[in-house]
Amino acid sequence: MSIEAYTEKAATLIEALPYLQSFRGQTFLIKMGGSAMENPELVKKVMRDIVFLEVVGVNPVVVHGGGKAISAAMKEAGLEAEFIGGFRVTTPEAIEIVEKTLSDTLNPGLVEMLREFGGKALGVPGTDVFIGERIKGTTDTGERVDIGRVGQVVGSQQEKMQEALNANIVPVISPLASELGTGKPLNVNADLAAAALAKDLRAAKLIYLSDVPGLMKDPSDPDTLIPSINPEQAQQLMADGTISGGMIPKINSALDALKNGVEKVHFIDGRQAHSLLLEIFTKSGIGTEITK
Ligand SMILES: Nc1ncnc2c1ncn2[C@@H]1O[C@H](COP(=O)(O)OP(=O)(O)O)[C@@H](O)[C@H]1O
Ligand SMILES: CC(=O)N[C@@H](CCC(=O)OP(=O)(O)O)C(=O)O
Repeated sequence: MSIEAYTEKAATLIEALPYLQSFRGQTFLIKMGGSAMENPELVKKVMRDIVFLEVVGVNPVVVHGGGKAISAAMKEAGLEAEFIGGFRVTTPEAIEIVEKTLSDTLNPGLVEMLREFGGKALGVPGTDVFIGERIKGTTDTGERVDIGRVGQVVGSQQEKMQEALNANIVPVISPLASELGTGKPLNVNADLAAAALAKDLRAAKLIYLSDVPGLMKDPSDPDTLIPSINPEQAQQLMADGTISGGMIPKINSALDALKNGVEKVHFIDGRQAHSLLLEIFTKSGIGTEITK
């Protein structure tokens, strides 16, 4: 390798230095979307980046989704996936499949990958962390309807997580909650669960990893990526329909998190190798950031 190439490598590390210094000891809440969990080889790369974060002194906390895998498991069981207002209609049969897919497959898969790269990780069922209350769904016509065992987070129990964080162990949490009063499991949208925990932990960053480069003016055109916006601009993009579908709960929860102690929210492509490190440790970043 030429001396120029070596110098370039050193420059990359030096560019990261101020970030490494300022992020040491901070909590980053990383939401790993089900859309970015389809290809295990790509997921492994994200998990390696998370191990890197942990090694340089950041406290990463992972909340994962799994919408696509849950829908596939439901289909296999002969059930059709139905969503109302972005929430899965979760019948008694469906909650069993949701729990099984999250707890038996997706959560242990991520934990294993983190361990494979030398990271210390602990799988934590969301029911051990989140306290939830049942919510209704809102149809396109504005009608409020029963959507089964779906909840919103109303509180969190942090002992298990704090214990893990104190021991430099990365908690990997599934999007389930224990119903207040009954203790029964509730299905929670993972974007909302991640934001609720980011607020409770006063995380410095909330990072959404999904299957798009970031927030875009035209979701079908990566060249229209928006590198940075403020909450007012994000509201405007929701009002004019630029932001739709699965991006709506992310933006709403991002804005709520920013109002409640989280310093920055990032939207990045979980399928792009090292997008996490590039977003965090470079000046320009690679996805979209929302700052107050
Ligand atoms: N303005 C936008 N910019 C980027 N993505 C958008 C936008 N509006 C809607 N989306 C959609 O949001 C999706 C991500 O949400 P979702 O499918 O729920 O992912 P995840 O499983 O990661 O939570 C993208 O695949 C994209 O189709
Ligand atoms: C109530 C509700 O809709 N829960 C979600 C939980 C998983 C999730 O949110 O996964 P993604 O992040 O991959 O979308 C679901 O059942 O699909």
